[in-house]
Amino acid sequence: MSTEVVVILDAGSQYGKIIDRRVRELNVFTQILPLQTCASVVKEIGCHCIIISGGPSSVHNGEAPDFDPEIFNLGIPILGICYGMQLINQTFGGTVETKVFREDGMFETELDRSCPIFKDLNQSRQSVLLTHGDSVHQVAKDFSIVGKSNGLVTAIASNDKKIYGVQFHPEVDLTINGKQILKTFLYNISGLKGNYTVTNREAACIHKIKTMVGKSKVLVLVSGGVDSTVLATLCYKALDPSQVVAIHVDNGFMRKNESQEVLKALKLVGVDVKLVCAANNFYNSTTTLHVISRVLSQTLFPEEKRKIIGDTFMKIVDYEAHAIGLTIDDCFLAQGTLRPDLIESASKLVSSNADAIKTHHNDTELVRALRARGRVLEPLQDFHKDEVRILGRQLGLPENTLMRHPFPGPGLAIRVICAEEAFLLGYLIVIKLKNLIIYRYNNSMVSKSKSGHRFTVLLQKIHAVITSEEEREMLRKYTDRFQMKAVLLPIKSVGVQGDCRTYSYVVGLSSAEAKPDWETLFFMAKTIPRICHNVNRITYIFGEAVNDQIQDVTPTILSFNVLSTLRQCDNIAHSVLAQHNVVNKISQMPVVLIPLHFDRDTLCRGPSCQRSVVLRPFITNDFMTGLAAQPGKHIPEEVVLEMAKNIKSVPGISRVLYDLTSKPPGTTEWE
Ligand SMILES: Nc1ncnc2c1ncn2[C@@H]1O[C@H](COP(=O)(O)OP(=O)(O)OP(=O)(O)O)[C@@H](O)[C@H]1O
Ligand SMILES: O=c1[nH]c(=O)c2[nH+]cn([C@@H]3O[C@H](COP(=O)(O)O)[C@@H](O)[C@H]3O)c2[nH]1
Ligand SMILES: NC(=O)CC[C@H](N)C(=O)O
Ligand SMILES: [Mg+2]
Repeated sequence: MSTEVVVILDAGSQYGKIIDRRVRELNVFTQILPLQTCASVVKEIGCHCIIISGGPSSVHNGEAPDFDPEIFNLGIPILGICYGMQLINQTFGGTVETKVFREDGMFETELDRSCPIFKDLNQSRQSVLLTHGDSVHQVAKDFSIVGKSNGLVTAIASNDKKIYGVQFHPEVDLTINGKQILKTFLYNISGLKGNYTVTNREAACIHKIKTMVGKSKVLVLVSGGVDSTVLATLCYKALDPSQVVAIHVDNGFMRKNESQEVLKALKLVGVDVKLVCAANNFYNSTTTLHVISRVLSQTLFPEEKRKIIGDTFMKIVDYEAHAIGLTIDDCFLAQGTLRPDLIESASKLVSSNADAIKTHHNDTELVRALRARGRVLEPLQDFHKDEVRILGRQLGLPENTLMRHPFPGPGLAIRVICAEEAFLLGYLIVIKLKNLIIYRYNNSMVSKSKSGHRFTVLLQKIHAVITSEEEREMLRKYTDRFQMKAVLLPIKSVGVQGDCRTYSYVVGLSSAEAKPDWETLFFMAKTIPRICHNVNRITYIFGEAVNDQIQDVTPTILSFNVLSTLRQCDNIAHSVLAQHNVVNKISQMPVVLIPLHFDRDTLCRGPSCQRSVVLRPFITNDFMTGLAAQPGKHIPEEVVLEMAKNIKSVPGISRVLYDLTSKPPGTTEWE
């Protein structure tokens, strides 16, 4: 029987590889091709159906990637996801518009189960991941609406043409029954049988290492995390041990006692590592962006930090190669690079249309140049984190290594929000927030409102977003039951919305009430970014209500005292997790230092000299999407309160905050 093939046309989605994974897990072979691929090429492959991915572009403006409309005349079933659905609707004569609000996160939608693609679902109401700013406005002729949420079209279908579109992302974990929808599309609609088995990925990795390295030496960069530990173990398995030179770099941004613990753990799994102490190299390093950058320890911006760190790793490797009498051209560099590292860096290795969300240190221009010269070995580049753990288990690595929380290569350097001045351009957002929260959103307020026209206009803006009576009732209920204040924090964070990078506003919610109402806070964390588009992060500020808008920041760079303060807070937080044995209940917990000094007397205008700490416990499988851990649901509330209390006692810490943001619209890290 010939291998069945699904072609995935990649419009630059963050989740293109996840579509690939889901289809292969459903025993169907895949080929990911650029959206621009000609229909004749697709036809030549003999594919049985097509999936068009999401993407960062807008179908209705000039920068959208080209595509060949002939793909719609191949007579094979097609499923369009998000951008893919918008493209289908527009191609068949419908319209797509950028709406007044965004949806980024998990939402409920009603799906028509009489439609063949939804017929295997257990119920019509489904929790799905939506992340878009454009929506179907006029549905194309010959298509029917088969899904709706908040007044928006979430699915369209032409049963005759066997062409379907979904605004949500069935490929990701945050769409609860997404895999069922894909299975129905593959088996029932496209008539596939599922004759593909996922090849033995360990054997494929071993083969790749042997073929590339031959008898040369390979410098394996090991961080102590699961990816590079699995990589090192594979190298030892594939090669003669004398060929393998494992290097762990202490870049000066490690957690407390990190490098010592890493060397001990690696030795236990048979990886003999050379420790390179390179803190000063990193602190004083620069790189060439458009101009020579500042030295790293003075750098403010996330992308600059990342690029300097990535390039410095490469310079260290080059030095270490020379130290053993080699040049980078007669040995190989091995990294535990994963798919998320590459897609978020918009590497052309994995997508021709993706937006750069953040440059991962192991995929900078310098790394790409070495890769282009064939000097970089990355056998895990098609893996996601959970798949690496499965392979690591097969290799017999201990659970504590496999389940170790990821720690990013740039380390604490991307967990200090550096700043010299406040970022405060968003007064309109503040007004919307006040309208939404401080005036206790409530229709009855409109009739009694003393604010008159302005208040009514803003309330209309909210009603343009919160369209269903059910949702308005929920908003009334939540804003009535927990009195909140909202301030715009004068800093920015990196997020991902509609497959695009965002670097924008953070909101701080607080309350005079003694106990945080987490259900209300998490509801607001989902609602606020829908109304205030350029808010990509929502936090809760422990302690007294914060009534005053902070207008300044504590000047912050990657100085020794800043790093040691963060290192101490990070250690306190993770020690509490360990003491309560809840480390494995969450996937990762970035602890972030922000340059904000709360609780200063506005009259005497005391200088901003303290900083605050954000706790970001996160739940995910593949780190492409995920949820903030909810206290009392994913993590005991008393553990969170204990972390906040213990960190608050660290000298120089003004407040402790809790990150309530899912991915999207936020990302796991703040930078
Ligand atoms: N301190 C370090 N020393 C040597 N190599 C490193 C270091 N930090 C990162 N790397 C390299 O960069 C790659 C990506 O870094 P990353 O922080 O993701 O670590 P990891 O090994 O992938 O594990 P994890 O993601 O679970 O922390 C690693 O696989 C490793 O090859
Ligand atoms: O090796 C790395 N180099 C990097 O530059 C980097 N940036 C983020 N991360 C880790 O990647 C995962 C996803 O993080 P984000 O949701 O913030 O993109 C999370 O596990 C992050 O900790 C990095 N790992
Ligand atoms: N996730 C996506 O495919 C987003 C599609 C488009 N960029 C939008 O924002 O609507
Ligand atoms: Mg990694």
